[in-house]
Amino acid sequence: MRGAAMDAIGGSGTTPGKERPGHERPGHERPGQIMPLGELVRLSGVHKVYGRGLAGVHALNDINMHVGRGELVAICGPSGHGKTCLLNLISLIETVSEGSVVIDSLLTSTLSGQARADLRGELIGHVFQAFSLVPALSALDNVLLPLTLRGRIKGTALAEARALAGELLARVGLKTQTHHFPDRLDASQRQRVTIARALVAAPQLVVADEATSRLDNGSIRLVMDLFAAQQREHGTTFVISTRDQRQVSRANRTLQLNEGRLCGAAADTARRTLRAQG
Ligand SMILES: Nc1ncnc2c1ncn2[C@@H]1O[C@H](COP(=O)(O)OP(=O)(O)OP(=O)(O)O)[C@@H](O)[C@H]1O
Repeated sequence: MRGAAMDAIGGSGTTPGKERPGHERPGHERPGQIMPLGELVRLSGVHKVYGRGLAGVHALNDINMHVGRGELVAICGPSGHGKTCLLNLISLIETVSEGSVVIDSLLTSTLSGQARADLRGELIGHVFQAFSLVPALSALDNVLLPLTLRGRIKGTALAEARALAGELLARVGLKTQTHHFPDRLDASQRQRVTIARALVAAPQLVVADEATSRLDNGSIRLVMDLFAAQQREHGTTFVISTRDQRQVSRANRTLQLNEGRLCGAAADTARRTLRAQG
């Protein structure tokens, strides 16, 4: 079960009792890697190639961007142009072919696979395109996974965690479905469970890949209101991919991906900002 549960949340479970990478922070010691105050994510000269040689797919080319703490940045672009790939690099599920990804002042390419997974568990909530719920768990227990995978929680802590999970489900419109199993939920409801699950551990960064693609207007509004409340109340940072103009209109910033490149005014602004920040 633990393996399936870890897969469901992107292998982001942490090892109970093991010191978290945040205590070591090897990136802090690297000259030039300290971020300007207020910046959580920085990608510099990032390329991603799948496969090799002539058969290689150049999914991302020379990506330079940053995301400020508490910002909601929307990544837009046609299907197959690299949005999922970019989000998977930011959430440390995949690694770059070239360039660097710095999260919370850590140069992530210097980290071991386990340290990257630990950092992901500590900092990042991910909403995947595929809903990846554990079939044997209720909606509430699926939402609780990021907390229960960190180790056994009992007593008051468990009661508080269950109350929080129930509140998040209610805020995405699933108050009466908390004890339903995934096979009793429709696509929209399953997608909203994954959104609640990404938020339950109060991550600093939420990466959401087409998180509202199955939702009607009312549910999209609920989710975007919840994201805005998390930004306001917890300073949560969001990087989302979307083709939905209602979501784009609520983003602090929009970046356009075309054929694996950030393009147009959005990319120029990102490059200028990065240059100005040195
Ligand atoms: N694991 C992989 N192996 C080989 N090619 C891949 C892999 N993952 C993605 N690609 C390729 O990388 C490119 C970018 O894919 P990606 O899924 O990031 O696009 P996308 O903009 O998210 O598309 P969609 O909106 O349809 O999800 C595509 O050409 C895709 O076929």
